Formats: sequence, structure tokens, C-alpha cells
Amino acid sequence: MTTSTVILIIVAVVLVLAIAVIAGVVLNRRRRISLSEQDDSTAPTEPVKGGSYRADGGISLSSGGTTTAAPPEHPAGERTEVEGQPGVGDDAAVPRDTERRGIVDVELPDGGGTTTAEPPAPEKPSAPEAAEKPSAPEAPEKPEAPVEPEVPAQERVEPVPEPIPAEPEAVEEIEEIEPTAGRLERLRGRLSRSRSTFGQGLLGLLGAGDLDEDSWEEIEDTLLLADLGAATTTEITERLRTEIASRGVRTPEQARALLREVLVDALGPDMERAVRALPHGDPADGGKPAVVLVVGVNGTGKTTTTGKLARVLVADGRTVLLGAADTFRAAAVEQLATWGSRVGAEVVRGKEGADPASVAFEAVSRGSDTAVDAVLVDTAGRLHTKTGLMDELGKVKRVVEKKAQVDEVLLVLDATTGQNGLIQARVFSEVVDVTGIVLTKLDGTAKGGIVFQVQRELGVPVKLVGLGEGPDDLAPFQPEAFVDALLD
Ligand SMILES: Nc1nc2c(ncn2[C@@H]2O[C@H](COP(=O)(O)OP(=O)(O)OP(=O)(O)O)[C@@H](O)[C@H]2O)c(=O)[nH]1
Repeated sequence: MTTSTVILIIVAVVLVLAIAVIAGVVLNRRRRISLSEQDDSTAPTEPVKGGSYRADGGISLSSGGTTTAAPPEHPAGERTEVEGQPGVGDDAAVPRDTERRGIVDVELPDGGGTTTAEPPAPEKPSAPEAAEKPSAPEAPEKPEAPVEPEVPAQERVEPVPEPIPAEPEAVEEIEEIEPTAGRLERLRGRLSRSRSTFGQGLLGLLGAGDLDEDSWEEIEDTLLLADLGAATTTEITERLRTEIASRGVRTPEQARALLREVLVDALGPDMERAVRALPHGDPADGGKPAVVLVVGVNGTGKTTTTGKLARVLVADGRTVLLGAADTFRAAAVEQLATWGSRVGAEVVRGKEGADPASVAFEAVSRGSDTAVDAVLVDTAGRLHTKTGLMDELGKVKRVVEKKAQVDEVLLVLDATTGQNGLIQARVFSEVVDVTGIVLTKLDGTAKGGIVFQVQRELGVPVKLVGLGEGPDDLAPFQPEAFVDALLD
């Protein structure tokens, strides 16, 4: 082989190598999406921030009778992480060592129930001195004689031995209530933890420039950490990838607008979010009050939410009656009574340990008789894994339905509990048809993404969000305003 042949071969090899390197670089560049270059001429002119949406709407209320919303579909096929999760009754093998309430076995009244909430059955009718002491401040109580329901024959609701329509609590002056309009806007600062990790995290990644595989992985991680769940995360990431490429998104502003659009879409902006707490017709003219059941596990914020919702209704000029069907925790009844007295709402309560179904029934009866606009029934916290307690909840609803239509079943979920909230939601909705979700304590978590997951999982809209412990820290859930609060 001559020297010139060798040189030619070397040149050819070098050329081939050079071509290969150049091709590799070009291909790699193509896979990246660059947001750093401004291309004014071709860029679509997306709104820079927030769009035209204004979060000044109030909490919207509707009547259960007039809603046209189709019953939610439960997209079971799309469920994620269901493996090994408990459902109702799955605790059969769990040692039943948890305290159980006695469930009074009440017969359901006839559908046409001739009932009156008439008479506050005196608490201790047999104690002679009791007459003189209208309400002796809880002195060290004499051992309480078992309260036998004395049946004043006529007109009494058979299954309701114990609930006592409370004397309207000494109504202090009715408090001023924050307007319900623009609450999410007012409270948006409370979402700062979710905003800084989730919203700003995403914006930082999307706006940083070249989006390679590592960037997309980081985006996925951010979504997962914010509790959006695997299915929603994949869906959002895929959509962002496709749209960024197809729309020729180039600038951080365009990326932001796209992110907003994708997140809002994932929140189902068209879901019906009005709280069905308006009466059926005019209660003063034979109409029926709306009935709202508030359910959930312990400590999620049911009583607080019931109280806050009562304020929303009162602020809207409605009359409200509260049913304290949390007969398990005496403090909860007192707590609700305080909420009631602050807005001048009557509270129907039972004695500790009373059958919650009977208290709920009595509350609804009383509400009908006194022609209030809405009866809000606070139920006891219950572990979703305890069959007996879940059965009891089902019974509460069935008993109430003997008297009136239940318009809204609000499931209160604590946003800080993450995946567990989702499991609860699933089980509760098996037992009582949950019609709306209240996500509380969003002010204390960076995991605001649970909103996406819970809606997707249940097909039930988040209607309200709790953003603090203050009496008016309850806001309507508005997807656009929520996403804006995360991204701004
Ligand atoms: N930060 C914050 N705290 C809340 C919110 N909602 C409720 N809380 C607090 O959560 C705690 C529990 O609230 P409750 O209303 O008593 O909960 P519950 O579900 O009725 O409790 P049980 O009757 O024991 O099941 C209270 O300290 C409330 O002030 C919220 O949106 N944000």
C-alpha cells in the first residue's frame, strides 16, 4: 500500500468521524426544546399572565332540585395506585380493638313520616330538681341515669329517642361576615407553600431554556412531589411536551401561558361546583330546605367547614339550621353550637353517644318545621377502614332521606394527608354518594396538587377549599384562580 493510499484512507476515516459527530450534535439539539431564544415574528401571542380570568366570584350556591349536572362518572379505569388499598369492609382481618360506638338500632320511619320536631324532649325529665336549674353549669355530674326515651305517643318520630332541638343558643350579636366574593383572591397568599415548590418549581424548569430528558424528568418529579399522582403527571407532561413542540413555544412567557392552560384543563374547569345548599322552593311557602351532609375522617375540619359554610349562607341572606350529628365527641357539639350562635343559627344536637342518624333526622325535621333555607349536618369523624362506622354513616344518610332529599354530601379532606386523603375519598364515596369535596388546610401544605388527583380519581368536583382557621377562610374552588395563585 502506497503512502498516498494510506493518507487517503486516513482522510476518509476522519471525514466519516466528523460527519458522525456533527449528525449527533444536530440530533441532540433537535430533541431539546429551547425557550431561551426570542422569536417575535412567529411566536403566537399568548396572554402573558393569568388570562382574563378574575377570581372575584363568590361561593356559588344552587338548589339541589334545579341542578342539571350529571352524576359524576367514576373513572375507575384511570385509577392509579389502587393496589392493596382498603375498601369498605376490608378490615375484616384487622383486630377490632378500636373503640366502637353503640349503634342504636332504630327503625326507619315511613316515607310519609308524620313527624314534628316539636318538643325538645327534656334532658332529664325524671330529675325533680332539674326544673329549677335551667342549665346548671356542668357541675360534677351525678351519674347519669340511662336515658330511656320516653315516648310521648303521638306525633313523635319513632326512631328519634334522644336528639334535642337546642334552645337557640344565647345569640350573641351576629358577627360580621367577610363577603364571599373574591375570597380565593383574598386568600391566595395562603397557597404560598404550594406556589413556591410546585408553581415556581415548574416555571423555573420550563423557563430555564433547553429542555432535555433530564429537565422533563425533573418536571415529572415536581408534579409527583406536589401530589398530582402518576396518571395526572404523565398526562400533563405529555401534553406539555407535545404542545411546546407543535406551537413553537420559544419564550418563558409562552411556556407559562401554556402551563397555565394545561393545568387549568387538568382541573376540569367545566365541572359543576355550586354548593347545593339552596332550598327547593320557598320554605316559608311549603318549600323544603336544602340538606347538606358533611362527612370525613377525624380531624379533617368537618365541624369548622360546617360552621364556615353556615356563615357563607347567612352572608347570602339565608337561614340555616345546624345538626350536630357528631355525637361521639362532645366538644364537637359545643364547637358547632358556638359556630351557630355566631351567626344566629339554631343547633339541633343529641346527647353524647346518641344515635347520629336520629340527630340528623331530627335536625332535618326541625329545619323543615321552622322553614329554614338549609340544614347542615355535621357528622362524626370516622375511620374509613372501620366497617361499622362506615355502615353507620350510610345509615345516617338513609334515615335523613326518609324525611328529605339529601342535596349535597360534602367530603372534607385534609390536603396535608396526601395519598391517604385519596384512599379516604374512594371509600367514602362507596358508602355515601359524595357530591362535592372540600379540601381543607391547603394553607399548610406544599402539596396542593392533591386537588388534581382527587377530582380525577373520583370524578367529583372540589367545590370549596379551606385556607386557614379563621371563620371566613373558606373559598370557592376556581381552577383558573387556583392555578394563577400557584404560578404568579
Ligand atoms: N390551617 C387550617 N386549619 C384548619 C382548616 N380547617 C380546619 N382546620 C383546623 O383543623 C382542626 C380540626 O378541625 P375540626 O373542624 O374540629 O375537625 P373535624 O373533622 O370536625 O374533627 P372530628 O370531629 O374530630 O372528626 C381545627 O384546629 C381547625 O381549626 C383549614 O382550612 N386550614
